[in-house]
Amino acid sequence: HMQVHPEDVSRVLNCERAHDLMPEIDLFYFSPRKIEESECVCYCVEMFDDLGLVQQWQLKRDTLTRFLLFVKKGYRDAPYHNWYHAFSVFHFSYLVIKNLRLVERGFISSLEALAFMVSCLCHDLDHRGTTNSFQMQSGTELASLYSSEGSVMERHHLAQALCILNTDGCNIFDGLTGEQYGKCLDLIRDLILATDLAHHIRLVQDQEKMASEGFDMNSTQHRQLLLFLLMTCADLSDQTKDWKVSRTTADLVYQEFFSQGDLEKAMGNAPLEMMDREKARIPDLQIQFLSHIVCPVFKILAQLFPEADCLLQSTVKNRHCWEQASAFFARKWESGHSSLDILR
Ligand SMILES: COc1ccc(Cl)c(-c2nnc3c(C)nc4ccc(C(=O)NCC(C)C)cc4n23)c1
Ligand SMILES: [Mg+2]
Ligand SMILES: [Zn+2]
Repeated sequence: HMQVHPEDVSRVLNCERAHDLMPEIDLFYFSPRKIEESECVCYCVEMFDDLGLVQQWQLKRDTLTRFLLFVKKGYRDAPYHNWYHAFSVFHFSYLVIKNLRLVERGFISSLEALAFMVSCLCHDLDHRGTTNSFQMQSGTELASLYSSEGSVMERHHLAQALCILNTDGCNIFDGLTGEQYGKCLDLIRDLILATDLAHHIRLVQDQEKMASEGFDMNSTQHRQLLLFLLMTCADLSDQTKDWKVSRTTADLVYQEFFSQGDLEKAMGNAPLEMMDREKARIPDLQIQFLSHIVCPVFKILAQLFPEADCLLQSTVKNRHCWEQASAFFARKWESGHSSLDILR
């Protein structure tokens, strides 16, 4: 099983004493993919500390560091669904809590903020770069474990997170009361399961209704819908950065999709067009994904929090860039190039 050695923990503890957060790390346009991989864990500790959560929940730095190192090791080196994706989703949770002042304005509690950030870190643990439908169609062991409940991968990510929390010296919540601990794990369960896009698609109309009616601080349903919205926003946050980040992320996502498509063809199953490297038209697929999934989500966020309008604007700008690229690609396709090598 995964190993984290004592010298790994002490190296991070020492580096963090040298660290305070780098300038601009708390701005919406900052891309966490700029941070050195070896420094990510230090920055995670500093971000928890910067939001007052280390103090508030008596998080022990060595326990938090060991937990973070296990989480980092718990990700595989898939093109997209790797540690850097988890770290960037976590960084976005830090950005919204800090910039939208979610706790002090009463939109979420401090415990919900803690659970939100930990869920972001753990939400794709041990991802293999393949989708839920691939698990079911190819009858993987994860499908045999979880397919009756649905959200196969998300249930596995949750199981991996709980396994790390139960590893010696990794339970960051051992300063919480029994009741707080139970509430926190319930939140982490709901939040990780909410990252299944199919789950989001079922809820998005309720979230749009909540945004148009106006958020009701006393509505349990509104508070839960907001947390789920924030998870989806965090999972898609690369699309709120500049064009280079947005396009590079699309490239990585399609590397995973096309590898899955190759596997499906080898197994005699016809892949979805977006997974077939011979058929997929990436700009058109990205225009659809941004139009139907990404922009609507950040439109809801911007309706609830006008300070988040810049995030919506970035997703709209990135969609426009794909529209420009689409025209360019169309000319290239006539001359028979496949999608990816034009992206290079
Ligand atoms: C929020 O949860 C997830 C889960 C998995 C993934 Cl890969 C993503 C994700 N993150 N970045 C991207 C980009 C740049 N393009 C994507 C294009 C299509 C799809 C997709 O799943 N389409 C089918 C569905 C709409 C029925 C996901 C894409 N995606 C987000
Ligand atoms: Mg996921
Ligand atoms: Zn994810």
